[in-house]
Amino acid sequence: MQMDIKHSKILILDFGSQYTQLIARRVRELDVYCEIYAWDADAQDVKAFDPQGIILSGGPESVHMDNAPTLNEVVLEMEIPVLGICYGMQLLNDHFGGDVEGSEEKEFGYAKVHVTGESELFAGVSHKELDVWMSHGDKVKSLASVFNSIAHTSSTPYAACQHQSLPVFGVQFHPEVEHTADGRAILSQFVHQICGCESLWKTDNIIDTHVEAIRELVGEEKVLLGLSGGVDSSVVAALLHKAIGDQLVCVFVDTGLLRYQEGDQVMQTMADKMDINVIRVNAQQRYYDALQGESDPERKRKIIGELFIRIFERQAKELDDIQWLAQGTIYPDVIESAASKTGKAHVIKSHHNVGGLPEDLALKLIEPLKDLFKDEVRKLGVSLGLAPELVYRHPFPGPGLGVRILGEVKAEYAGILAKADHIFIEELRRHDLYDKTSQAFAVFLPVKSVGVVGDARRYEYVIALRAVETIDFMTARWAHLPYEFIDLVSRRIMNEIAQVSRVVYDVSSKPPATIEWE
Ligand SMILES: Nc1ncnc2c1ncn2[C@@H]1O[C@H](COP(=O)(O)OP(=O)(O)OP(=O)(O)O)[C@@H](O)[C@H]1O
Ligand SMILES: O=c1[nH]c(=O)c2[nH+]cn([C@@H]3O[C@H](COP(=O)(O)O)[C@@H](O)[C@H]3O)c2[nH]1
Ligand SMILES: NC(=O)CC[C@H](N)C(=O)O
Ligand SMILES: [Mg+2]
Repeated sequence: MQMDIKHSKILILDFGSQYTQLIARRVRELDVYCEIYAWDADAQDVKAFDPQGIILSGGPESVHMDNAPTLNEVVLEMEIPVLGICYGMQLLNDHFGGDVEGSEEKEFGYAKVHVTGESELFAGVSHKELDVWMSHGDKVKSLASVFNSIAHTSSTPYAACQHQSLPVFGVQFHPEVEHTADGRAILSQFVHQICGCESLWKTDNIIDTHVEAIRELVGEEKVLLGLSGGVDSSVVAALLHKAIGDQLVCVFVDTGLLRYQEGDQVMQTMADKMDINVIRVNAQQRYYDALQGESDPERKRKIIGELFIRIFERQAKELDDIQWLAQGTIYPDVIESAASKTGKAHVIKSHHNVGGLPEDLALKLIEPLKDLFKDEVRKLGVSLGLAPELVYRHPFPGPGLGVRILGEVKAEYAGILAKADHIFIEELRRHDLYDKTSQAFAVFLPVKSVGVVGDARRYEYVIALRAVETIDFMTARWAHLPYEFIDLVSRRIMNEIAQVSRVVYDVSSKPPATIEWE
């Protein structure tokens, strides 16, 4: 019988905290499956998810503000353990009749917490003084009478609380952030001991479960995988290959919007390193034609996404009438396209493989990585034996240079951009900086600026360099690359590409910017 590795699971209700994703990753790191839903998720959906415990995230609002997010009634109805973090704790107090007020003393950053008395929540931590990280302006002024305080700081008697008769807890600090030294132990105590979740969400279990599920789903039928040569679809390729061997057919589309010489490289790698047969479809001109005159980023994504699907559909028909389409969609693609019950997320970008899918899709989808974060996908890749260079490759969005050429896409621009990008990446590798950045690329700005070369005037385009550090791509810091390095790349680009008169470096983090420019 197949083990249900999602049998033990936690639900995170999102109140809009910057750290909601981080809570989810921490729980997953404890080998327990979890998902994020919006704070006002439908009670039926919450019950159907059937979690063993609920974590209420922090959030930017104050509980007394008009229209502030409230406690979803289903949370207490389910009679399972609840942990409120920051706003979550304030909300629980407000709900049970305590007092939460704005405070003069805002606490951002380090704080020392003293644990008092015996509490199940802190049972996994042996010392009584905790180094924690706070981020709040409001505080619990009087604790609801159903709660006992289980920790205090010099500025608040209520840094954590526990319900007198129910397994309901609150912490004012953030156990999910790296700076809270015992954060993992506290979350583990909640997830494993208090909620009783088993550690089933492990790489090997995930692989075995997917392999079995895929076999059961497709039987003897063939599956067409859109293979980009990127991390996600390569991991899906390995997984499908393990599950159904020769029933897998991979299709790689050369969109004309790929990195420098990428088409040839992908074909080579797949043949040499993975022993997987790949069909290459040269569709450069079709993409340029379809994108002609279009400058809106969302519409560009939809055009590219739709064209991918049309190509897959045609290939599927030509090859034995295949019914299944596999894709390397991962959890952040789904969250960011707000295509789930997840979060209060606004649609930031319709990732081409999620929000960009046409409504009349004729194929049935298989997306085995849909619940996984990027770092989990990489772990799976390593376990499946993929080469490290492939697994740790920077991600490259499916729409490729199509969203890195701002505005209208033209073949000419793609050529210039691919060259500039290649110089940047080549130098990053040469200077041992590639693995120190999570994603790096060049962006083409279709504005002209004046330069002087030799004694002549140059009136040409601008290239922006973008490099970020991030673990999950949900938030990111711009990479503080050495000035000398940026200088070198900038000079190479302007010297070697006559159509570029200026190079700029992007110093925006995410949020408020996004990683890609479109
Ligand atoms: N050129 C392509 N040919 C075929 N399929 C593609 C191509 N580009 C993207 N796809 C499909 O779209 C999915 C999503 O693209 P995305 O770039 O997010 O993932 P990836 O390329 O597999 O991995 P990475 O994020 O590391 O680049 C891919 O997993 C793949 O199924
Ligand atoms: O397959 C993809 N299709 C898309 O439409 C898309 N848009 C952004 N990205 C990638 O997602 C990560 C986060 O990017 P943003 O901060 O720009 O949203 C980064 O890694 C981006 O490269 C995409 N990937
Ligand atoms: N991080 C949080 O959850 C903050 C909660 C609330 N907005 C406050 O400022 O106190
Ligand atoms: Mg990609």
